[in-house]
Amino acid sequence: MDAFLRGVKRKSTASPGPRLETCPQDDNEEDSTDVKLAILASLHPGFEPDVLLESLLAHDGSVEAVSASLADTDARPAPVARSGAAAVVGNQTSLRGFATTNSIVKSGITPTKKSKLLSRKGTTLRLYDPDDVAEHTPCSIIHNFLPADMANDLLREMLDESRTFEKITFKIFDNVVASPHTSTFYVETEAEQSIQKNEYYYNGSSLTVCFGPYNANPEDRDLHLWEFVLTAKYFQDVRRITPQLLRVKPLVSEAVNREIQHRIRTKYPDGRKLKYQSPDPWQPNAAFANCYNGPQEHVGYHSDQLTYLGPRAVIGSLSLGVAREFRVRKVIPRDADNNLTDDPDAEGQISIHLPHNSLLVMHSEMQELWKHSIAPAQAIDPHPIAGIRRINVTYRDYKAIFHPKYTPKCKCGIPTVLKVVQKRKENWGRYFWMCHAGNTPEGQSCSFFKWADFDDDGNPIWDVARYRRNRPSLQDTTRQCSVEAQTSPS
Ligand SMILES: O=C(O)CCC(=O)C(=O)O
Ligand SMILES: [Fe+2]
Repeated sequence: MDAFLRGVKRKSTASPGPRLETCPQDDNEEDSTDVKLAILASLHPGFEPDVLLESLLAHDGSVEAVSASLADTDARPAPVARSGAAAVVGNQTSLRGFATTNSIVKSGITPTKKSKLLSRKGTTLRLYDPDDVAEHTPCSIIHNFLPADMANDLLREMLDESRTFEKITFKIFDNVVASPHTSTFYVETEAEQSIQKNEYYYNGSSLTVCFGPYNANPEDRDLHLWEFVLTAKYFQDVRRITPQLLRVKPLVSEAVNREIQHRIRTKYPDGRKLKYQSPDPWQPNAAFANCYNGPQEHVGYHSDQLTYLGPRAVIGSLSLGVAREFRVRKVIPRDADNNLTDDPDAEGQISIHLPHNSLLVMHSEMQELWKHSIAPAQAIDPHPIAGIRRINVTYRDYKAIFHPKYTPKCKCGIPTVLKVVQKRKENWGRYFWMCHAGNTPEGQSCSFFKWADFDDDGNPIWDVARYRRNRPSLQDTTRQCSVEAQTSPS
């Protein structure tokens, strides 16, 4: 992947500019763990990523606090931090014996009964059983999802493909930092390939990181905020969907739609879809594939970008090869005095075991309210076909109405990114559009900020007329994709 950076700026914001004043939360990508890890890695090069990750978790995500705690320590990783890496897979705890509400939820008779909180802050609750997963997380999981041969065919194809997956790279100060795993992106038609390459921006390399007071350099000590601005990038490695990905797609689509309906009936208030959730069938038209080559490869805590999926997005995530731990944690907003507004235990980590050939559905409440990650593992059980590798394919429904030609543009002249207020009680749950930050050749972020308004079904309402004028061609594209899918080799 030809990921690149067109400029890295760091800027003192001792007197914060307008963007920061209007920014409704302090976590615009503040929570992008990979960026925090990259910053920490550049400051403390002697420490392993998993040590930095655990240290970050132990310090509530504060780069400053981790940096301070590591500053006096020898560059050897502390044993205590090492113990935080994911345990050998296969160690998951089933809660079947004592989770309380499964049968009620399964029957669908008493939807939305609040389940007993089993997570604990500072510990990891390990789940294996699909009923427990559905009960205690915003996900559902189907084990042995595909016929065994189909799963193996897809795995073999993706292992072959993954030889040329690349790490996403970006630069912090003078260091080039690479993502801790490799990935690529698949769409269905040549036209979409070109559109993805030329018109879409991704936040993965367009990150604004805010944290403050910073102790590594004495002269920085008095600054309240540092801003690291990385440029937005276009995905260059966009591939045409492969035969096996296409063959599996209708099965994923069918299962995810079934899971969505089940979730609505059994978990959501009054058995109705959530506000801003689309009532339309979920139609995957893009797949993002990840490869984790060995136990140390991972992805840090993040929420997936909603810009092109819209609010309340659903994602179907297929795991193949080595089993790994998928960790989720809820984000509890803080009030004006920085106090948590709910039981701190609700922030406790939950680990979902992802074996070969499992389909995890991240439901509508996931991206806005929770963060997820793939934890580094201390050890793995090699897979007979994949060896030490795990392949993950996330099928996604890119919504035509969220194409960047419709979304607001910032003063830099490029489409903005859709975010939600996640960590602050004030305006919690409100969506907003903001500048991708620094994606001009000069790398300077503009001050653009605009609240996002949606109808109850999650459609942006500011520009419907413009969308309708363009819609025929978009519908044609969609129709063309589904015809191709039906006539694909299987
Ligand atoms: O590998 C996984 O299961 C998760 C990957 C992920 O979170 C992502 O691609 O956004
Ligand atoms: Fe993700």
